[in-house]
Amino acid sequence: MCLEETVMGDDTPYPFEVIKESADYLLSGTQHRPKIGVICGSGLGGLADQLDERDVFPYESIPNFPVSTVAGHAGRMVIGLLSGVPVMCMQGRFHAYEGYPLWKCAMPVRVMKLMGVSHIIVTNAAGGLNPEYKIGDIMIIKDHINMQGFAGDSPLRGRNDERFGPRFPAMNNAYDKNLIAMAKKIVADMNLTNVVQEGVYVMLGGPTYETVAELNMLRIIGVDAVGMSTVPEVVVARHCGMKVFAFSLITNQCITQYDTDAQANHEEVIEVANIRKKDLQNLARRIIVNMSEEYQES
Ligand SMILES: O=P(O)(O)O[C@@H]1C[C@H](O)[C@@H](CO)O1
Ligand SMILES: Nc1nc2[nH]cnc2c(=O)[nH]1
Repeated sequence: MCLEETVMGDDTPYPFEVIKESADYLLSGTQHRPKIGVICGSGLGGLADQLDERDVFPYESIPNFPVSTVAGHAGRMVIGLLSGVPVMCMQGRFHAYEGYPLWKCAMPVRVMKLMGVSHIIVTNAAGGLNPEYKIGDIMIIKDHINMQGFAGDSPLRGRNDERFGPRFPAMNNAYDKNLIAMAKKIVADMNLTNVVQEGVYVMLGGPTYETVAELNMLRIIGVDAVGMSTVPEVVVARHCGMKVFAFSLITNQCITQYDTDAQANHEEVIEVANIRKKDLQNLARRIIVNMSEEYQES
């Protein structure tokens, strides 16, 4: 399928059988049977390179898969072991601003589900809107505001297939409280408490960064960090019953004043992600090990 055909996807989410074809392809190419999936945000894909005994699938090679078009998103599914725990890692995700409908941005989550994934970690790079946040902070996401949902769009728009989940899924407690509590203990143990926050994420469509007026409005409605992803993936993961843990790396401070020439830019986003990547990888590794203990118990 050529890039243009893939990017200009239609309005109908892929049916179960199409998702299953992608899942079966990946399962036939690896011995691993991960129950944990990770979606790596901008510049945060290094975790996938840490996997042992890894099988690597460029997105172009996976039937029905979209392709990544953004710097800092390698565009590969990597399946392997992290500290002995089977994991599948998306090294690069899909964004609405690339031309993908929301359902296609989140389609890999359904592929993970059909492969047996029950727990998902979703990460992103985001602008810090809470004035107490510093560049390089890690924000555990406790909730989101689904702006696209307000406007009538959703990755679940269209006919519902009960094999994935119910027509009307609840979204309170989307971010698993036990996983958040577990992560906070790990953060304390790693002496990272002073750089870890807990807050509310909003996804805007991008690719523009925000105006001052937009940011001031978002702050009033309770937003702590602003990004261009994550929400569709979380909605689809919760729809199909996965447990979700998510965090943002604060790569820039949102500009909420008119008297500055500073501007948000993607180079800074990638640079900050690079500086913080070791801490983030260690944190993710420890969360994954603890998660695996949880699903073994449940
Ligand atoms: O994929 P994520 O959400 O981490 O990437 C963020 C949002 C845009 O894609 C990009 C803007 O710099 O970073
Ligand atoms: N929308 C948005 N996305 C980001 N990703 C990284 N930083 C930002 C930001 O300031 N705004």
